[in-house]
Amino acid sequence: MSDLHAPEAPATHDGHDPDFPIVVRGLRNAFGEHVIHEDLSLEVRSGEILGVVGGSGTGKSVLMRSVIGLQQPAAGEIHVLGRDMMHEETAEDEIDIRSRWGVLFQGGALFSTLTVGENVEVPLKQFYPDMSDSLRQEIARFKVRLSGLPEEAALKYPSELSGGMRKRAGLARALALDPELLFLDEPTAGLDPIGAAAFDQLTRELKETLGLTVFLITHDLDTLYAICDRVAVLADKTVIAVGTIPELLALDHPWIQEYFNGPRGRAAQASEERQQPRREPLAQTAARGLDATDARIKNTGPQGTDIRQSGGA
Ligand SMILES: Nc1ncnc2c1ncn2[C@@H]1O[C@H](COP(=O)(O)OP(=O)(O)OP(=O)(O)O)[C@@H](O)[C@H]1O
Repeated sequence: MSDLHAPEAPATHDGHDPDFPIVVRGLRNAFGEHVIHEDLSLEVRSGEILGVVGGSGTGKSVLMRSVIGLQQPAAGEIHVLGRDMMHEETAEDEIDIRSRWGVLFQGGALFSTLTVGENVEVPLKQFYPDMSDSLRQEIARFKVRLSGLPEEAALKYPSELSGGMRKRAGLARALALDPELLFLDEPTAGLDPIGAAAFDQLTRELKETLGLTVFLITHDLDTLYAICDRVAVLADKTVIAVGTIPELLALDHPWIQEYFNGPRGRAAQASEERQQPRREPLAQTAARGLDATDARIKNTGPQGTDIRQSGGA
């Protein structure tokens, strides 16, 4: 195993660079004396699925909440789609930026007293109050189908759906406004392996067909192997490394090694390799992914592969 102690590379891209729709720099979050993040930096590339992993309580959800403005950080910079989230200007700007992302919270967070279709209509009503009822209902039905649910599911209440269907309903609502960014907080938690794999596949397909950039918090190693272009690892209050799984495996960090090279990590890798068409070795897949990404960001800076490992390694 090589020990890639790449120089610490804090986010280097301008918060207005369209190739990096999410740029976080020097983030600090604390609840009283309890410091969650200290000097955390992260960049998300346009069009990628970035998996965010870390032990329980390392602050993955708090990071996501900070990026989407639900958590006020103590310090740092957050740029989303070119907007400075820490110093948002007007209410109009805030509405505009919030309409450009969709969020699937843990558990789906659907309104239990509304049908699935009505749940999907909520953001449409909020952001487009003048839209006609019929158009809104039509869009909602379309998003329900897009999320892999039968159209009649739009008339059901969340309590009438299985866990997997509820996740899809939450996804339909997250897609209501045709977002550019999709935030998913543990989308496969609680699903059986077949349901989880189907949800992964759906995420990948939606990302490709809709051109989404996906920020995906997960504990699910199968998800990481199956659909994530890169993975960011949270530990020691910061992002200690970002890269493809083979790149992370090359890092000599105990948590990373235990996580990816432990029995569950090896099983997930073996499973993914079995399912790869023509049994393409994972390293080759990763290399292709990097080539593609490098091509896209070639002119944006010297840091093509963005593999890094910082303090605590
Ligand atoms: N509103 C809050 N008030 C106080 N502490 C909070 C609040 N929200 C989160 N925390 C604390 O911040 C820490 C990080 O929480 P967070 O939910 O981000 O962890 P996580 O990495 O997503 O964990 P898990 O993988 O278990 O979901 C935890 O110790 C949590 O108790």
